[in-house]
Amino acid sequence: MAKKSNTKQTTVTPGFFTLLKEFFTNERTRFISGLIISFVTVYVGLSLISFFFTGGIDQSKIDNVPLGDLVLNKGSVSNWTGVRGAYLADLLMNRWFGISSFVILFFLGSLGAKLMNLNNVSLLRRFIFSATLLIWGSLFFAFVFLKGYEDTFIYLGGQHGYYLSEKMINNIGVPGTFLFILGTFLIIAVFCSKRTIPFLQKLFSFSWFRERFDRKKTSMSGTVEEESGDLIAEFDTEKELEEAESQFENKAPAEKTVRLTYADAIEEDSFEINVPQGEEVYESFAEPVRPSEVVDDVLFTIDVPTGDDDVYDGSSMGEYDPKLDLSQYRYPTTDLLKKYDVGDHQVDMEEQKANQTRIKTTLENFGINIASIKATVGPTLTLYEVIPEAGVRISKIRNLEDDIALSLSALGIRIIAPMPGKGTIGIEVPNKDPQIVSMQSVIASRKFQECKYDLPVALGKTITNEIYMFDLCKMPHLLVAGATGQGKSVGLNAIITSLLYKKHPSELKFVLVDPKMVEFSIYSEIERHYLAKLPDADKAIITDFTKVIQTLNSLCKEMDDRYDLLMKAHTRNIKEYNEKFIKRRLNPEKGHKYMPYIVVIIDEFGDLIMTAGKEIELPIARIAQKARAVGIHMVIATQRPSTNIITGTIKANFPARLAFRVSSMIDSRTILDSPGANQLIGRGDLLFSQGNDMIRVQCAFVDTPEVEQVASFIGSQQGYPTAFQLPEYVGENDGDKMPGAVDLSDRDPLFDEAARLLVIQQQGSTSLIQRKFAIGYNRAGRLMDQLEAAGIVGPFEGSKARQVLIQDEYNLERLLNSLK
Ligand SMILES: Nc1ncnc2c1ncn2[C@@H]1O[C@H](COP(=O)(O)OP(=O)(O)OP(=O)(O)O)[C@@H](O)[C@H]1O
Repeated sequence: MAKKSNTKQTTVTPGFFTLLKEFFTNERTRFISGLIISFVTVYVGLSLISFFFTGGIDQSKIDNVPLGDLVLNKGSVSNWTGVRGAYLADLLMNRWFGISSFVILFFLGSLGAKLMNLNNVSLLRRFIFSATLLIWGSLFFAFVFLKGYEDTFIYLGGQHGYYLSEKMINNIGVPGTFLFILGTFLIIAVFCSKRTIPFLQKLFSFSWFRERFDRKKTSMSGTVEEESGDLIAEFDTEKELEEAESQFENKAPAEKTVRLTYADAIEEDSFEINVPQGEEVYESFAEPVRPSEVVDDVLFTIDVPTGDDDVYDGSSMGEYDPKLDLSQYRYPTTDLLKKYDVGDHQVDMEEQKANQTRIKTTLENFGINIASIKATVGPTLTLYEVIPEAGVRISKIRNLEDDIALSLSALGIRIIAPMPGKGTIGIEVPNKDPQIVSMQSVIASRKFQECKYDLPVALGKTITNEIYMFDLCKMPHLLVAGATGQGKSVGLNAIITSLLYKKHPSELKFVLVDPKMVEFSIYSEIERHYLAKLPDADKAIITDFTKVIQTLNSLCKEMDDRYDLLMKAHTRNIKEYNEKFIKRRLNPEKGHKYMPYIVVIIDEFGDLIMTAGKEIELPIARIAQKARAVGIHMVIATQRPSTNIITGTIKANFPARLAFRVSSMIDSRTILDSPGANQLIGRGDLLFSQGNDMIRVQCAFVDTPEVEQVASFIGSQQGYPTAFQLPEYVGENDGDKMPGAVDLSDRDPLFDEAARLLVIQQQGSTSLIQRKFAIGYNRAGRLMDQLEAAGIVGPFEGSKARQVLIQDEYNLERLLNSLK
């Protein structure tokens, strides 16, 4: 029998250094420090500016006087910032770095702003940049203003600069120092801007000079030819032409060219002069013309079309920051959540011993002898791991489940025989005094805070008191089921809350469907931050059936649109796409945009299926099958886990299942494909299955007032002007205002896409449109009528497909443009 030492849990009081670290990382401390640094920066700035006007007068009072004496003498200096300011300005300007001391202010300003969360710059980079510029600037100014600096009250390079510059001149002479300063300047510029290298390459290759020269040459002959063209256009008769020629000869210096052009002109009736204008050619082509390509005065250029997305490179603008619009956004803090933990949770040794004895005697009564028994005490359950003596059949123990439950007089006993990965048999027994696992303890845990998942969900704690987390991105969709009152709503709130604590509003949007109308109403406050809705919807939280259907179809459209963008960007999933977009490798003018993850949460999904059937099931299945790569994830919850609700299609597409307590083993099988959920103890006790593994977790508890606090913390901050707009969805029965009449000004949103599809496939088939866009027959038929009215397809031909009247995409695009 395993001996258990008295495992009194102790609470660890945070040490001095932890408190100190907490103090300095605390947002308030950072803000106040930032504010102080900003004010100091302004003060130093004023002192430096004042120095230009008052430095001369103050010089005699400050020079060689210790600061202490100066302070006693206060009031006698003219600097606007008093004795200390005058002293500081003198120190920075004259004794240290001269005029480039202003760079220090630039760094201090950046530091202050960063601490106050006003910008997000890299301080290390700013520091290296500022320090380099400070030293270089001081040397530069000292070198430039070297002569007679001692006679002025202001040393523009500071003593540091003058010392350095004199030393360098002694060693490498004036030209050497000049080259050093220029060289270091260019190196700094190369590090600061990506355009420096191409600029320098152009400069050093003297191509600018040749270009100018060539342009000048071209424009000279251009002017001449242009003038000749005009003249010829104006004077038709030969006589007039002769007159013109004589006029022209007087004007034109480049005789030979002109005469040739003239001869050509007279021979051909219609005369056109194409004058290549140097500058225009240079600008309108992606690549400048290299001198080697100018052969015999014929300008030969290669046009590289920039239409392909791959070619776009906006990296010179720096990285795109999706959080910039809400750069001031503050993530919710953990103090908004309640601490339920009672502190030092004491293991009830008596209970443990009694349970062990009972398990042992019950098993012995049935002829099963035990070699050892070990207990692991979780927040709500204790796991007893039993090793039976050799020769005992496992199925025998499994069959005794009810008898052991009876002898322990406890509900919710679950026997795991054998424990996967361990050579033991597990018996889970609920504790008499279950602990609440607070959302606060889970969110504040290091594991959650440091986790790098894309969509992290902190579900609760396992039997071994470990935080259990998963990445919703990897699931990729989740089915939640459980009888009423067993903790489903709390579970959904825990999922939403975890995501709110980790994701910025620009990175995540929720679509919340709440037929009960009460569960998600608390989230209405975060509509402009985190919610997505249809363009014409009043509220983002969807409570009525028709809107659910529209929203799901709209999500299908969003999914298709995202796939299109992914395809154009040659990326495989949303992560790669967003990375490419952030690096500005995708052109926003071509429709590319940063894609937030979309998490669709549907509560009481059973009610929806019962009411709307396939209309709901099909879009859900479509999204579940395809949407993972484009960052759309679904969590659907039901309290009726029957087969007509959790259908085969739904089950096949939701590999991750979360089961709270259900009333029967059949329900448990419907959700998890195995029994177990019927033996849970309720109040957030759940089984989480991800394909083959199954784990028992105590769901974190988050109460409505806590969620309200988090929502109002977010809601009180600046948000986007509106909720995230989902694409417009035209329903199957919408839009049929006048049967038979086709109004091309009111085209279906899929019109252009459908036209392209038919022209590419050269097949005028309604069912092709239906299949490709997953729309009903009515809508596809209406689209076909519109395509016919626009002259893209021919008339209806019975069972045969319609004829496609446009042969290629080029003509189609022209037609589509003309319809706009
Ligand atoms: N994780 C948990 N820890 C402790 N208690 C919990 C937990 N989850 C739920 N409970 C308790 O169970 C009650 C019911 O939970 P909840 O409202 O989530 O049930 P439900 O399954 O959503 O019910 P319904 O389907 O009727 O809405 C809560 O009020 C709370 O007292």
